[in-house]
Amino acid sequence: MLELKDLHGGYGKIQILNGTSFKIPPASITTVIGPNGAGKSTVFKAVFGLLNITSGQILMDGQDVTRRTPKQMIDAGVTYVPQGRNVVPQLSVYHNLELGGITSNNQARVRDRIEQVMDQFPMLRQFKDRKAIELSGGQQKQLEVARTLLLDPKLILIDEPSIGLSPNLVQEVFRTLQALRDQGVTILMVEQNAKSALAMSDYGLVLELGQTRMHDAADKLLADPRVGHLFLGGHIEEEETA
Ligand SMILES: Nc1ncnc2c1ncn2[C@@H]1O[C@H](COP(=O)(O)OP(=O)(O)OP(=O)(O)O)[C@@H](O)[C@H]1O
Repeated sequence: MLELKDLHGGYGKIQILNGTSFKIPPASITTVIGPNGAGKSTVFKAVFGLLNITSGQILMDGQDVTRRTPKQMIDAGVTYVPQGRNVVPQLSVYHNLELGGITSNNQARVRDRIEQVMDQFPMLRQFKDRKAIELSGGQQKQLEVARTLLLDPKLILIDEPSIGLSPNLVQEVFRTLQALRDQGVTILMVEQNAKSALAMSDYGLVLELGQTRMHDAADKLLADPRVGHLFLGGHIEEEETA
């Protein structure tokens, strides 16, 4: 569904991606893990048209989408949920949902989708007139995910959804993502919370120094001692050369 082929790119002259390659199938959840600064968030920016790509290719369903703009990527069915809180705190839940569809040319469709999304997330309907800031952290993350659904994404890029959430709320957000996967949406996620993220994912991908070091079924990665080493702050390369 999404393929990166030997992607190089970075910020200005600083090269961060040094030949990132991977392929993810449709209707799956893939978690990207790796040390701080490995380039995980940068991969998302590259896919979403926010990075200076110097060489390599990004393919979606076999079509070349390298160097498209964010608007073009949204039109191609990609949405991006960045790290941190991205709701407008003083606006109501409903108004925050409306913002999700602001770029759409079909506002009637957006209004229908808001209703459908509120059916899917009854909590949002229950609290639709509350200010977003009055929701819990996990509920705000669900609002962000729900908001991206207004654009009917085929692929959701979600960066560290568990940050700042209690373990229960993390599980709630993960269940939401799994339900979307079951409906056919493809999810690529970056997570610091690697163990619990891999446990709910189909595939895992280890990124180091802007390159894919490992890519396998999530349960296989979880059981791999090299990944255990990574969880403790080590590097895959050290282990390989040790
Ligand atoms: N806007 C930017 N301008 C310049 N350099 C940047 C920018 N954003 C990130 N970087 C650099 O790119 C490198 C990779 O950053 P990135 O955020 O992709 O890492 P990451 O693997 O997601 O790390 P973390 O786990 O710490 O979030 C880092 O060295 C970082 O300093």
